[in-house]
Amino acid sequence: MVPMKRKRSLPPLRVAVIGASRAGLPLALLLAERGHHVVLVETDAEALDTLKSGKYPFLEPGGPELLQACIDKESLQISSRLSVIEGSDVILLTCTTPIDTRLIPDMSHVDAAIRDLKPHLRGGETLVFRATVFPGTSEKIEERLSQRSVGPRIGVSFCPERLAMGHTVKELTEVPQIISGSSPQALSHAARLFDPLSVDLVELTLLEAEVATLFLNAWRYVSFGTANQFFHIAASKGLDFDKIRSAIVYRYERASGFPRSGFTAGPRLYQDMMQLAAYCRHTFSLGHAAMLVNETMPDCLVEQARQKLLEQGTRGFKGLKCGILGMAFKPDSDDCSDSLALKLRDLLLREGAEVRCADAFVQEREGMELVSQSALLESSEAIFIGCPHSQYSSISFRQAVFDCWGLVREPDFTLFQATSLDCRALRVAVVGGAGHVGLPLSLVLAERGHEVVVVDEDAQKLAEIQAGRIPFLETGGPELLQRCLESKAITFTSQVKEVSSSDVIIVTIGTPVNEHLNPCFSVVQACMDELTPHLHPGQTLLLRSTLFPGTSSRVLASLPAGVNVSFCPERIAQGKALEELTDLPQIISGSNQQALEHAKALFAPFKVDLIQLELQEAEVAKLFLNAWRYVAFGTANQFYHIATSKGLNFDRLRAAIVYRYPRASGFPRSGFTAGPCLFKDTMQLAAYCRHTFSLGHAAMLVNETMPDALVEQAKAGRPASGMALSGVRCGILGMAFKANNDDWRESLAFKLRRLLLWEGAQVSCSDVHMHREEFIPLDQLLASSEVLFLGCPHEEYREISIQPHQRLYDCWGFFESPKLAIQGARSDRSSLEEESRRGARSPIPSC
Ligand SMILES: NC(=O)c1ccc[n+]([C@@H]2O[C@H](COP(=O)([O-])OP(=O)(O)OC[C@H]3O[C@@H](n4cnc5c(N)ncnc54)[C@H](O)[C@@H]3O)[C@@H](O)[C@H]2O)c1
Ligand SMILES: O=c1ccn([C@@H]2O[C@H](COP(=O)(O)OP(=O)(O)O[C@H]3O[C@H](CO)[C@@H](O)[C@H](O)[C@H]3O)[C@@H](O)[C@H]2O)c(=O)[nH]1
Repeated sequence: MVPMKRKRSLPPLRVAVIGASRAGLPLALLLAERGHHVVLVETDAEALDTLKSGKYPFLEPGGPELLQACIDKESLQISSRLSVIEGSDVILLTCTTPIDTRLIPDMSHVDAAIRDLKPHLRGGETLVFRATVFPGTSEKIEERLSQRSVGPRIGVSFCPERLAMGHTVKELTEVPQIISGSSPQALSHAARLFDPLSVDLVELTLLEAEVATLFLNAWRYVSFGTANQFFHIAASKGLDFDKIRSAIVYRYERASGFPRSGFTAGPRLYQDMMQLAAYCRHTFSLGHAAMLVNETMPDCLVEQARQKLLEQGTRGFKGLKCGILGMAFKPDSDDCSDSLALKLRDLLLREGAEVRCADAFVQEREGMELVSQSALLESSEAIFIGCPHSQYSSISFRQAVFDCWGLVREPDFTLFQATSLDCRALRVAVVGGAGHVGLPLSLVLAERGHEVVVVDEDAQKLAEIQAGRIPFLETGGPELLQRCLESKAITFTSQVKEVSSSDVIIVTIGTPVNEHLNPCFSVVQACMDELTPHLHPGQTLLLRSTLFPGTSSRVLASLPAGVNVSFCPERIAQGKALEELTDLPQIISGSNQQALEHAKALFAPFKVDLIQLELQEAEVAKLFLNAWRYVAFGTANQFYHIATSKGLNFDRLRAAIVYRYPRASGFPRSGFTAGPCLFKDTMQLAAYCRHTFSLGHAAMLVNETMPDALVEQAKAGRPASGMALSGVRCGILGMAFKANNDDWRESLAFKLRRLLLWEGAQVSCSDVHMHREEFIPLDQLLASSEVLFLGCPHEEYREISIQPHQRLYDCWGFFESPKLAIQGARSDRSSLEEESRRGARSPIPSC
């Protein structure tokens, strides 16, 4: 990132804001308050009168005070005549390009606005678009306006609004502003426009700014869709999604953006996702899959209700008095545009129910008759939560409630705080203890006072470990192993019978899916068959491998009476076990009290909080967590495809989106999404819901075909068509499944190698952490390859230099510096420069 020197105290501009919209009004007021000469044009007479009387027309904290201040100081001119814009430097428009019913972007709003403005444009001014538009719109408008024969050129700028309604006034002075412009003057107008807000300005091109905004909203839409699909899955299995979600996110940073379920609606997300879909000619499969989930949430609630009514033997919907509580599209808002509560109402009416709606925030209007909350609660036989305004959380309902938001909560999980747990030493056997999960766990258990025996069928690996070598990269692992070996706190065996003297037997064996993407229960069964003869009552079998839901109960049923079962999923990131095991809260579950007591005693010395769930809830929680990450990475990968196909650099857009914007802090990078967990766990979840997990499947097709996309890019970059890579010397840099790791399992770099070989290329591979006979050293690979592919972005590759005749294909955005221009507004300029340096990457040209 390149920080640009920021001029301060720029002279005020003459600004015209068209329309007192939710986005336009607060900005107009704030800019007027802070020194620009602002005129607000509102052609609707009623809206104009409301404003002039000092009434802020929306529910927006801080809005009314701001309006009053502008009226008192006469700092804002309000008019119904468009002619007042004449002579403005900047004209701000908040009209959008919605999607019509055939999924085609509807330009009529923008066209009409330009038509109305045109007679009043003098030349030299800049039109600033603030609401999302179909990519290319800004450029089109500029072209159209430049056809004028007289006067200086009119500039166009796109500066997207990224504020959360209900926080707009506050966020206007906090959230960095993305700016763009059709000319240096348009860009300078945009920068001057936002100058009084004292926020950092991130500069993109017009098209980049348009696409980045769609990426941001489409990513949120897919993420919410994933939570909604989990809600469906949980509900169909009689589980409480909200409870499972709160267990997942409790003090677990990797899941900090894991969303709630609910009605995903409103004027922005659906429209923006569809604009992006239309932009890439409807190849945005994850967006479409999310749409089908999000838009059918009301159907899901109605079906739930129907089921319940059937179970209760009641008469069904006909004549049933149904109440919808909350009609806004999001909590504590008065906006019900595109709210799914309206769709819910229509569905219930169609079923023959008598429907009443209540929402104290929303204004009654034609087609939206409202009753009071108390009348609704009194008269309804069934309540549907249309929007969970916070004031509803204290209501105790006397009738059946249907709620997909988690407003009506079941009792939460039980939490055992680290400080409340008593430590007592246990005898512990870890089956699969030489593996990636088993070994670090065994070492930490031993170091923290338990008596540990590592049981593993791989005698060679055991010998290696006993000789003081960890068979894989694990930060801090070799040192800890040495300490454990020296203190004799741990023993090793390949004899399963050794488990018989343990209090707790932990199972950490691999649990793969087969070639039909179904879980192989036989692997677990085989292990149980081996263990069973050596188990006795009072012992707890603690399952730690990721399991197909229901496996723990199935195992319990197959064990001798008196043996307990516990399931405590492992949630570490590979390679970071030692740091994370004593940092992350543990999810625990047990078939009875003794199993739970064993789990508590086992983890007590780790000094972390314990979250108690039921067996199946814990199994599902682990799958939800990994599947959500898998879909999120798939979304970034699909954006990478879209950006690349349009000649845009995804990583640059991503950098602009996440720059000091907390709502996008979890926005992932693109890359090869692989490894032994994410793909497999997503497929286990899909199998669990009989392959109705459409978002998981869509993500799988995107993630698994990243190597294909790279090969196609490389072929397109060659002169010949057909077997364009035949005989070409290709080198793959990095073969592990993730950076700074030596694990090759399910790595997509190997798939890339196969594809290149199929194309007839001569393929060499290299990896700084993985040593295999067929791999060649890095310098040899760099010297001999005509075409290079980044298979895995190990840190060591930062410094390498690529020759001008070599082509490099990098879908991780590792080698490309985002080269963003940021105009800092903060006083802490040095920290901005430091941030920019950290963001910068070695300037190696890539394709
Ligand atoms: N790798 C991770 O970071 C990670 C993180 C969380 C969860 N998980 C889950 O943990 C489980 C284990 O994954 P892993 O990466 O440690 O696998 P792994 O292959 O590294 O380890 C499994 C170990 O079990 C041993 N083993 C297999 N069957 C056995 C048997 N019947 N008796 C004795 N030993 C046996 C193997 O020899 C191997 O050493 C999987 O379910 C995985 O999804 C893995
Ligand atoms: O923005 C990103 C970050 C990562 N990846 C890729 O995604 C894969 C998985 O990465 P990550 O989740 O960081 O590593 P894992 O060690 O596989 O950990 C996952 O799988 C473990 C095993 O179940 C869980 O315990 C962890 O919570 C879960 O993050 C790797 O190929 C990464 O290169 C991306 O594509 N985009």
